[in-house]
Amino acid sequence: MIKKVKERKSMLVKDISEMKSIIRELKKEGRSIGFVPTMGYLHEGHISLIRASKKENDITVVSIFVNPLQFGKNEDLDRYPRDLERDMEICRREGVDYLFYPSYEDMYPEGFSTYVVVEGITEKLCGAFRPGHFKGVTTVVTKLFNIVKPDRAYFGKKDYQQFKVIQKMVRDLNMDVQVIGCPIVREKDGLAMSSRNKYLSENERKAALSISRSLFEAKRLFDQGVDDVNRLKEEIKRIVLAHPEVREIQYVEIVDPETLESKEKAEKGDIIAIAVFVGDTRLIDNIQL
Ligand SMILES: Nc1ncnc2c1ncn2[C@@H]1O[C@H](COP(=O)(O)OP(=O)(O)OP(=O)(O)O)[C@@H](O)[C@H]1O
Ligand SMILES: CC(C)(CO)[C@@H](O)C(=O)[O-]
Ligand code: BAL
Repeated sequence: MIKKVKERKSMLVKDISEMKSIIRELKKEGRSIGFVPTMGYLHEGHISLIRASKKENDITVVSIFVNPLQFGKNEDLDRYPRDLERDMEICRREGVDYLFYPSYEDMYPEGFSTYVVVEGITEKLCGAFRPGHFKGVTTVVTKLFNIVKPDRAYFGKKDYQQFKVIQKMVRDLNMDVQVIGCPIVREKDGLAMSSRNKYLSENERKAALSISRSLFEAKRLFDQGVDDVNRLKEEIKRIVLAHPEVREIQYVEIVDPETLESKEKAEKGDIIAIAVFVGDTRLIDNIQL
């Protein structure tokens, strides 16, 4: 019979050493640990990861940490949406066992100077436009894995490149965790859920819808036999750029699902990945052919 972990007043754990000692106790009791790393401001996308973890593990740990290391100088670190009370309520409702909420000072104490870098697949797509971004992601995820020691970790395929980068890091460094990719959760009208959707004005929200619409249309064309990458990309650009609120398509690429190398002829299983500035808000989305 598995013993219960000591009753705690709250599921919120701020201290790294406390989180580690809880994990040590859980491991001693033989419990499996599912982990959902996030930057908070939780939505249905995050909730789908939590539910997947709850199904497959004895204990589910969610982390909320807006990681400065993965934001560029001119990016939205300061205005990134935060609401711990609301996030705690969602975690409580979803039956999350521990919400790990470390401080910046604890994660990056003075003198911190060790980084984890995955080469190659981090240099394409988002990596080409957000220098240092994936170094920040892989470094913080390694730290979080070392603290939480999960059996399984859940990532959304909305951030498809991030999911593949983490998978590669875990494989390359023999980390003892299974990385699980979960499907993209969309609003009823098709917009991929993202904490950054909060930034959008009403008109920008309408314009943002063209991103998923363009991907669905490209998939429809592909299913009808169009495999010319330029033709598919042109169609996507036409649909998205029809909206004056769209400032820029940063990239649209059709890539191999494993290597993320760009393709000339689209094939079943390839990923169409896109990053778009709607006003000042950078949104990403993708679809698998
Ligand atoms: N719509 C979604 N469907 C499935 N997973 C998602 C979705 N949105 C985010 N996730 C996943 O949730 C995890 C935490 O992501 P994060 O907290 O950055 O949320 P986000 O909504 O992607 O925020 P951002 O606006 O920064 O892109 C990541 O693994 C991410 O892929
Ligand atoms: C994985 C992650 C929590 C690392 O900061 C972040 O990149 C995110 O929320 O996708
Ligand atoms: N979900 C990806 C985190 C980021 O944009 O920094």
